[in-house]
Amino acid sequence: MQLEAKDVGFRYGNGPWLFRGVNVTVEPGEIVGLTGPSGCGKTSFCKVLAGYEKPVEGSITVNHSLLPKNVYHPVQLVFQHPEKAINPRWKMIKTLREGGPLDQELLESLGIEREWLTRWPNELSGGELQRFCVARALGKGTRFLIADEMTTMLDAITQAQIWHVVLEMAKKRGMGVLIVSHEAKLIQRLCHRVIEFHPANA
Ligand SMILES: Nc1ncnc2c1ncn2[C@@H]1O[C@H](COP(=O)(O)OP(=O)(O)OP(=O)(O)O)[C@@H](O)[C@H]1O
Repeated sequence: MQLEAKDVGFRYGNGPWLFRGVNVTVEPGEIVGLTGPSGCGKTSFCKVLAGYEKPVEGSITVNHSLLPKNVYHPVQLVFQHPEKAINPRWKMIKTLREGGPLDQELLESLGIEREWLTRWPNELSGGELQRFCVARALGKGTRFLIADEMTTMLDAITQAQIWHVVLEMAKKRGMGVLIVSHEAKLIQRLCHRVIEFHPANA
């Protein structure tokens, strides 16, 4: 099962092209880095990959098929800011269940405490919330994880804990991972290969 972006171009409405002709593949179990200057469209590309936005040109396929609608999306995205990715009116357990049945082992490995499940999002720190977003994204149906500056706001120990869990899962399940980060050292340490994202010349 391969994730493939083929000749993908994207712009918001009638605005300028952010990128065109982008070709990226991620194989099962592969860890790929994506870097590029600020504002060149990396986050927008991640949204296209994960189905939040439709490509204006080209296609995104998983296993050579277009991505399904109204089913669990096999490409899951974790953003930099967890508070933008969760419903403030839902208790944490409900947010977590969006990813499927709870996986106690996964919650423990991410350091999520039982007592946090019944809290509201505004009763948790940013780092605690991000652990929930990672846990939700690692539901059983996830085949590819897109990590967009996923651990940028976390301390070094929490970063290491989260990446350990993600990389173990990538190995165990054959989950492909795309890591978007400005941290060259992180990318070098974790990725099998790195793609430089160039601004559109359109
Ligand atoms: N919903 C939107 N509507 C219109 N323009 C947008 C929208 N979201 C982002 N943009 C614009 O698209 C451009 C690319 O933004 P994007 O967040 O994809 O870049 P990025 O490479 O991820 O940046 P950074 O590295 O700073 O996070 C920016 O100029 C931004 O202002």
